[in-house]
Amino acid sequence: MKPQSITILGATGSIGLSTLDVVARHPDRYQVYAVTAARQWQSLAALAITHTARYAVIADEQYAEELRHALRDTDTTVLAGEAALAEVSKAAEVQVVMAAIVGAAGLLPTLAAVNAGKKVLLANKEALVMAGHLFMEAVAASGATLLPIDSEHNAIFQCLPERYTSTVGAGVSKILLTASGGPFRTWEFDALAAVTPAQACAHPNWSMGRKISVDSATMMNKGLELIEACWLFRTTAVHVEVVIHPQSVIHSMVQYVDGSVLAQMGNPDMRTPIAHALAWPERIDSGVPPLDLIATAKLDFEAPDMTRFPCLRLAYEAAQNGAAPTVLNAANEVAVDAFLSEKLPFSGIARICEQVLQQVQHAEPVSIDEVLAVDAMARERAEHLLQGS
Ligand SMILES: NC(=O)C1=CN([C@@H]2O[C@H](COP(=O)(O)OP(=O)(O)OC[C@H]3O[C@@H](n4cnc5c(N)ncnc54)[C@H](OP(=O)(O)O)[C@@H]3O)[C@@H](O)[C@H]2O)C=CC1
Ligand SMILES: CC(=O)[C@@H](O)[C@H](O)COP(=O)(O)O
Ligand SMILES: [Mn+2]
Repeated sequence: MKPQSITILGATGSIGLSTLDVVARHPDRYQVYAVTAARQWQSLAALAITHTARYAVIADEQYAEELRHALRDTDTTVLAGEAALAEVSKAAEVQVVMAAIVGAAGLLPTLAAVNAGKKVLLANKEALVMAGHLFMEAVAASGATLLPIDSEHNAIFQCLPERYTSTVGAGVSKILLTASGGPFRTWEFDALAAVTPAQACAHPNWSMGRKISVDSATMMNKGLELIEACWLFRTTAVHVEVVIHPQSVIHSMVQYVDGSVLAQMGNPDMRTPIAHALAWPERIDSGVPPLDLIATAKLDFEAPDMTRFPCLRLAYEAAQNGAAPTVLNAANEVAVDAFLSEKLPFSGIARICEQVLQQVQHAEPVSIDEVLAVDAMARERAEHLLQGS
């Protein structure tokens, strides 16, 4: 069989690199069509050479010349700018697109892949959170195959019944979305005010990009994942229960009406969900060592504390509530950026999100242009509040 061609959006990031690791283990199955990045042109050039990519796309056009120079003696064609991200996502030669750009910047290139009916491996949860309804409508209209990469959603996908359509009538009573609790799980609320970006980015179990690491620390990640689960699995927030599980060995569970609970387990390494989605419905080696249950020894569970972690409460309130998910996502991106550049204390992230949600209220967007307009409005509000804080 001819290898499938894959475009990796966000190739220089944590998910991008894990994807390339799995892909390189199976040259008979996959070949790299395009790799993309925002600014890291040197890493992108190295990846394009190692994986003999046909295209290397740099979103920020100011680095295009350096990238072209670095790849001048290769067969890789360099493209630049946001529109080029969509071009390599929808190209006729491409069968699979890994959507691993961080944040709202991933929405349009991911939608380009969806609209072209590709097999889309979705890591970029923010795209689904900000435009859930329209995104899922586009999947249905184009016949794209959407497979979850987020470890929890990939686990839930693996635990759902084969003929699942929605939580209503499928024998499923609840989705149990596990959360590690992040680096500050046991910290007192008052101590959270002074935490540094380095402390927030030191996730106890996963090695990830900085934005998602901060989201895990505030538990906004779990909030975004709650909204992501509602769209992916056609359910509502009341059917999704967040369970703190500090070891991150169970990646999530599905509870059935007969009392059964199915769990997907494994070492905390994103190459497992990536390999699962790449090969689905088959299975391939991911390079992840087998789980050693004796060494793991303990699996603990506890309830989330929404007083110490108000971002989770905000997401429960925003889920499927008009434009609130779009507003929440945008405000969070601005606030996390400000925290990472030491312009906002850690506890300010939840405060900014809550204030923006109160100040920007809007009906659910009916077009992607409207999503982008609401996103821009929320960002402007968040920036304004930051200046006054
Ligand atoms: N890391 C993980 O384990 C998990 C991640 N996810 C999700 O996957 C996505 C990626 O996360 P992660 O890999 O950790 O993030 P990283 O920060 O490690 O990587 C982000 C990637 O996106 C690129 N990028 C950033 N901004 C833009 C932009 N404006 N336009 C185009 N490309 C851009 C970066 O390029 P450059 O290098 O040039 O900046 C980089 O390639 C996120 O949505 C995250 O929530 C979900 C589950 C687990
Ligand atoms: C690997 C992955 O999917 C992350 O979203 C991870 O789950 C973050 O962990 P917590 O948000 O549970 O701390
Ligand atoms: Mn996750």
